Amino acid sequence: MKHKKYIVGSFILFYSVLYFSYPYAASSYQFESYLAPSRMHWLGTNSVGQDVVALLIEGTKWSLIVGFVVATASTLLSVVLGVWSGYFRKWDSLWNGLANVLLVLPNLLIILLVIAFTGGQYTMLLVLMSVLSWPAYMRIIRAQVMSLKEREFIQISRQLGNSHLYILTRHFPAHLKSLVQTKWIMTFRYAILTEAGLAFLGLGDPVKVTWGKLLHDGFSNPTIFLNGSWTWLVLPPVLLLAIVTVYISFIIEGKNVKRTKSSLRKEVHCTKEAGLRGEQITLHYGVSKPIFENVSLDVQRGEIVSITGPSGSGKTSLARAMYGILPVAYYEGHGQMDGEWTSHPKFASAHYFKTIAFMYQDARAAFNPLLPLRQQFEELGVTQDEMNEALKEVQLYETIANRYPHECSGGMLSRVLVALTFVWRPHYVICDEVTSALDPILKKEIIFLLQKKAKQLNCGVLMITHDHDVAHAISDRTLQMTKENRDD
Ligand SMILES: Nc1ncnc2c1ncn2[C@@H]1O[C@H](COP(=O)(O)OP(=O)(O)OP(=O)(O)O)[C@@H](O)[C@H]1O
Repeated sequence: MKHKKYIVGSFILFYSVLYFSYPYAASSYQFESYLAPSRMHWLGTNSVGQDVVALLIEGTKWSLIVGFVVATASTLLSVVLGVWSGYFRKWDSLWNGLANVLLVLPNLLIILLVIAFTGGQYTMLLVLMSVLSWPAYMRIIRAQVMSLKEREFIQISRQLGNSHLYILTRHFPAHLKSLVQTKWIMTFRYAILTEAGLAFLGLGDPVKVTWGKLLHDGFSNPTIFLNGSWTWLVLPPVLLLAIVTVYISFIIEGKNVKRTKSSLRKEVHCTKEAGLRGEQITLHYGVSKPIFENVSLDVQRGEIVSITGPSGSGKTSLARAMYGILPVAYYEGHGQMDGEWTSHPKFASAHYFKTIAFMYQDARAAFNPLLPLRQQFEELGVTQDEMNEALKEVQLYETIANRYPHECSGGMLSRVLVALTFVWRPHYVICDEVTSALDPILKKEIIFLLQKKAKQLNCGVLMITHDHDVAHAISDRTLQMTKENRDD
């Protein structure tokens, strides 16, 4: 991210120096036509004797203003209307309906129609593009706000008597930030390219110099290809357009590229040892003082290993690192399963649920509340017979699969989660405090089920638990984590 700031900063600095110190103005026609690049005119002159660098300076200004103004206005409209519709639900059908209408209307046709009547004025174009480009992201933001509004932390904030303004400014921005950033960047690119396209076709504002207008002027005289002046009249605006729009694409893709690179870091040293292993794991979460250092452990098939320890000692993080779902930037060392690095990008699709599974603490949160349980099995590719068999093994009737999660008790859901976790007969299972929210009878039942399953399938189980009794009762080995490195 830092180098992106340097590139943008250097561009702004270079542009500002040129803007304020370049000796010629774009409006001056005092030179000879088609002068070749020289020390006096770095990129020569055009057909009417204007300095090309001066034109590019002016063109860059107006082209970037198009991008900046349209992106900002359109993003503001998307956010304000999206939040208004999604949070307050006031005039929702009006804004939503308007968005739907604008989404189906062909934007370019409307712009062309308006230009035909108004003559392609620069400000008119800014308004038009802003007004036509908000609907898609407004609907995405609206959906995100509607879902956030139902989350527990928002409900609690409301119950505490906080005002809507407080909730909207305190709780929502962090959740909407990446959407808003992407919307701004995408619209910036759309606006610059649309304006350039229109100006290139001669439909832009005739008195505003933009990159598109420079291209239009350059191409309007075919002799530029005979006298070679296309190299300084056409190439520079094309390059500027290409650099800015391609660079913006890199900004959008940047995060993914970074994640892939850091994931691949773990592929290099493979020891090919059997078992589910954590090797020399140091957890630091990007801060200098590690939460724990150089922890190694292994779980072999058929054994149950428990990790106990005080809250905050890093049990869950260790388990997540071993499973390969903790970002590798947060720890040193490796998670490994039968010789394969669990943090490798292809590990998840090859092994999750099939060879190794992770059972989460809260069964209710592990299921999608809007899908019946049957569909959540089907998502894994489980057949009807396999699902029925798995449910039978945890003493549940097949018909429970037709229910939604909210139609089941906590105990039922915990059993369904056991059924789902073991449905593909994995070789290893990591259970993260799976009994902590259960009453003693249910706890015993689930522990018994896990033990039975592990034995039946010769499965290695790594059990994270606060409960020493449970750990000692079912485990072949118990590891105790301490909290000596923590301040809290
Ligand atoms: N995403 C994160 N960024 C920074 N620090 C984190 C993050 N997640 C956890 N931590 C810190 O790492 C430490 C270990 O957390 P972890 O959840 O692994 O502990 P735990 O032993 O499983 O705790 P508990 O038993 O309460 O679930 C905690 O001090 C926590 O503050």
